[in-house]
Amino acid sequence: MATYTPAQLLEDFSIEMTGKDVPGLLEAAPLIPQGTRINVTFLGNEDLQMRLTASKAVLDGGFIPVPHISARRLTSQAQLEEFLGALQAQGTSTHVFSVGGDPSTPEGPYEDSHDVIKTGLLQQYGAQDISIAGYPEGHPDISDEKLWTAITGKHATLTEQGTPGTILTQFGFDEDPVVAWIEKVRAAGIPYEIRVGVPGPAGIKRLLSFAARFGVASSAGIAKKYGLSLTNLMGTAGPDKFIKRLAKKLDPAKHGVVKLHFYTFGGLTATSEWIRDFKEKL
Ligand SMILES: NC(=O)C1=CN([C@@H]2O[C@H](COP(=O)(O)OP(=O)(O)OC[C@H]3O[C@@H](n4cnc5c(N)ncnc54)[C@H](O)[C@@H]3O)[C@@H](O)[C@H]2O)C=CC1
Ligand SMILES: Nc1nc(=O)c2c([nH]1)NC[C@@H]1CN(c3ccc(C(=O)N[C@@H](CCC(=O)O)C(=O)O)cc3)CN21
Repeated sequence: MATYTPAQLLEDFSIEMTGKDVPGLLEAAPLIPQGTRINVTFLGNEDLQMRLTASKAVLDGGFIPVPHISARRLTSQAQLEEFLGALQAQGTSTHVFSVGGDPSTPEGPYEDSHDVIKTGLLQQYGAQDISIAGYPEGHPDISDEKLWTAITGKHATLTEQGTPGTILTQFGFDEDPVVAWIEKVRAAGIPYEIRVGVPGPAGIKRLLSFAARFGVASSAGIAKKYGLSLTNLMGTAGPDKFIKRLAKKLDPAKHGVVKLHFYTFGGLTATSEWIRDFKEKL
């Protein structure tokens, strides 16, 4: 089979920042190709203004902002419309990531991201491309069956609405479940661009702590495969091996359009420098 090259997988990557990291964005901007999608998180410790300011800074830097909208964190329809209206007013509502959100009980009327998509409000406020989440290794609090119903349901609704979708996957350390999951998504007739979640370079301790927080598998075997040393927690690790192995196991004809999405646990600049250096070495 003709597989992806690492360079092809890396083309048009996307990258993530938190609402409060505008200084990090300004520092990293010269390293990031113009037109790159930069996602802006919707974490519990951010407020609406921070998310708006960050999205605007992304746009002003010559990039495509992809603000996250966390269904379970929304307290009302009015709050959703306030956020979308403000995003649209500053020109940052064309791409959004509609995600469930970690609160164990919804804080308002939306139980999940499908509920938000069903309102049609995202498009009413200018969304032209809607990203949804994917979980190649499952989710600690949500059954595989529920996750599957959710992704196929969102695909059906977006198709009815005539809106293109993108899938953004949870980060992981093992490429095999990712490849198997992509095959399952394609078999279900979902043609969306899939952006495989990859952690940027970061301290091993930090990577493992985020993995534990989000229920991402990091057993000794997987950690070793990735290049994480459980005996030397002081080190840092990047996704070199993961990306190279993933590319070799993906065939554009079979797996469709696959790109990378970088979670910047170690900071935007460190990740952007890492991507630049990795590309140069290819
Ligand atoms: N980049 C990010 O910020 C990412 C966040 N996530 C998190 O993954 C989870 C699922 O997101 P989606 O795929 O958009 O799910 P979704 O909104 O499509 O929901 C799928 C199903 O899981 C249930 N559910 C959703 N969140 C839950 C939670 N926190 N606890 C218990 N049940 C829950 C829903 O009721 C629904 O039945 C969320 O907790 C989300 O915040 C996942 C990946 C990336
Ligand atoms: N289930 C789930 N929920 C999430 O919220 C989530 C995922 N999965 N997968 C990965 C992304 C990336 N996420 C995050 C979350 C926090 C920071 C972060 O930098 N947090 C602090 C730094 C301090 C720390 O907690 O170490 C910050 O500055 O906001 C970055 C990315 C959230 N995401």
